[in-house]
Amino acid sequence: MAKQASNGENHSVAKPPPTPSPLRFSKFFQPNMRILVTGGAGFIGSHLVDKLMENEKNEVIVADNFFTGTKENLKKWIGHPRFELIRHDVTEPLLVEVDQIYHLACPASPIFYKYNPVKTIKTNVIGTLNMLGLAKRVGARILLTSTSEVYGDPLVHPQDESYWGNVNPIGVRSCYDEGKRVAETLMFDYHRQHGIEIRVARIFNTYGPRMNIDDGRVVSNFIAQAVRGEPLTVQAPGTQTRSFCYVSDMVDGLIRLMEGENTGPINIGNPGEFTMIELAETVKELINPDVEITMVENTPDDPRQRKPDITKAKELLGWEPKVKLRNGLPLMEDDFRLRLDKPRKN
Ligand SMILES: NC(=O)c1ccc[n+]([C@@H]2O[C@H](COP(=O)([O-])OP(=O)(O)OC[C@H]3O[C@@H](n4cnc5c(N)ncnc54)[C@H](O)[C@@H]3O)[C@@H](O)[C@H]2O)c1
Ligand SMILES: O=c1ccn([C@@H]2O[C@H](COP(=O)(O)OP(=O)(O)O[C@H]3OC[C@@H](O)[C@H](O)[C@H]3O)[C@@H](O)[C@H]2O)c(=O)[nH]1
Repeated sequence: MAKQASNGENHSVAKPPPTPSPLRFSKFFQPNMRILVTGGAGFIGSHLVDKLMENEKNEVIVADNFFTGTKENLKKWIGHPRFELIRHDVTEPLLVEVDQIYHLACPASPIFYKYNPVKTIKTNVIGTLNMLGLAKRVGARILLTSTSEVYGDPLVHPQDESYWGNVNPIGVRSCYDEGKRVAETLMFDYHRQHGIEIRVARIFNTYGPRMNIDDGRVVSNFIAQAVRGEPLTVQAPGTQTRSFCYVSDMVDGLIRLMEGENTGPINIGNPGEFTMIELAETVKELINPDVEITMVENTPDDPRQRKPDITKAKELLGWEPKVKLRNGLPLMEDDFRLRLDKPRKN
């Protein structure tokens, strides 16, 4: 039976964790770790799959509805004997025998999560309920990729995990940020009521190769614009800040959280903080000094500042990011140039 995890606070657990499915002890049992990654065809998910597949003891199952993810992101694993890809929407129940669940399925870019807000909230609430139900049935440990957006437009800076946030419950971003807040609540209720082994990561802005080129998020927008020679669109006022984490650091943090003994919530992000004007100037300097920077209208409820306090991740997971923004941006540029068929001019 798995050890009980803690989040450093005093949460009493009513029941011990459920025992794994009897199938785990059947004559067909293989000593491998079977891992489900929901949203595994997306940006972070596909990098996580790459890392998990490096371990020959892991079998990986991806469940994805391909709303924002693609098979292309997983093409090197399709047909591999330790890998399976299922077209599945997490708002429907899923019956598979697994030991761990990384639950990432959810559109992450504001333009995609606002496109069909009712579907976004269903994905967060019903999707997380379904995955918790699966975890309960098979006794799997489950990790939720929550978000810095649970802090809303934060009144505390930098944000640590004890901050409860400043979220507009009826705004255009609420389908996502309130959806993730409910998903976190469900995780802790299943933990307290049913003894499910949970892990909750609060991810801050993450960037890297394989982001959708027209994803709408700021780093992918600026890099695509710089590579195409188009103006970099800073949304007003441009003094709003974000902290950008390179995807390999993020994957390392998620795996440490899953393998460790702490439930979270734990912030995983890079504390380097930049205004959007500073980010545009850095992209211009590194990628295309000829492009202009223009100011465009912003969208409602855009958080004014965001920077993770990662003390907990350092102390409890021994994790901190390694890749600085100036080193990560060129790696992403290489990938975008390849996909946009715009090689570097020498
Ligand atoms: N990238 C970030 O900066 C960031 C920050 C905070 C939190 N997160 C969280 O990390 C996770 C992954 O984000 P990402 O940046 O890789 O986004 P992404 O959009 O690239 O990946 C999300 C994946 O989930 C799939 N998906 C969406 N709805 C689904 C559904 N109903 N059923 C099955 N699959 C579904 C998509 O097709 C896609 O493959 C998300 O949960 C997101 O909320 C990301
Ligand atoms: O072209 C652009 C796009 C965006 N921006 C600005 O850049 C900042 C960051 O915007 P993004 O769309 O990249 O991302 P956000 O920080 O708003 O949300 C992000 O962080 C938390 C995650 O959970 C979300 O999944 C992720 O999208 C915002 O202030 C936005 O106004 C620009 O200045 N120009």
